[in-house]
Amino acid sequence: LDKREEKEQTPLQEALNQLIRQLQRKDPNAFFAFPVTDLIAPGYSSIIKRPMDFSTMKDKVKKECYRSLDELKVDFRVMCENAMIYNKPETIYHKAARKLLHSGMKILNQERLDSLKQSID
Ligand SMILES: COc1ccc(OC)c(-c2cc(C(C)=O)n3cccnc23)c1
Repeated sequence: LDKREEKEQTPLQEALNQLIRQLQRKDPNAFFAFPVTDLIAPGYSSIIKRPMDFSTMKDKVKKECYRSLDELKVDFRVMCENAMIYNKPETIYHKAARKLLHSGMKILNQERLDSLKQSID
């Protein structure tokens, strides 16, 4: 296939993209939609060792970097924790991250992932 032609999505990729869509609905301000730059967040790249955002997750799905649903859960948690490390507790970003982590863990709860895994196997 040349790059332009769409590759068939695997069941795992479909499940991952569906989860990311559900998680992104919990980020209405799109604070987590794209990588945080040092331009908007001074010193970010020297403080945060493992940056993560929803666009990077979607790229990883496309490149088949995720081998399981649990690996997405790890990246999601890292993304929220980064925001709670870099941004002080009273900031809108810290508060948004706490709220996103809480609602995201309901979407990614083990029972939910286990039943999704069944449908993929
Ligand atoms: C105000 O509008 C935007 C737009 C995009 C952003 O990140 C992609 C952010 C943003 C997102 C973050 C995070 C997630 O830490 N952040 C931290 C400091 C300053 N800005 C941000 C804010």
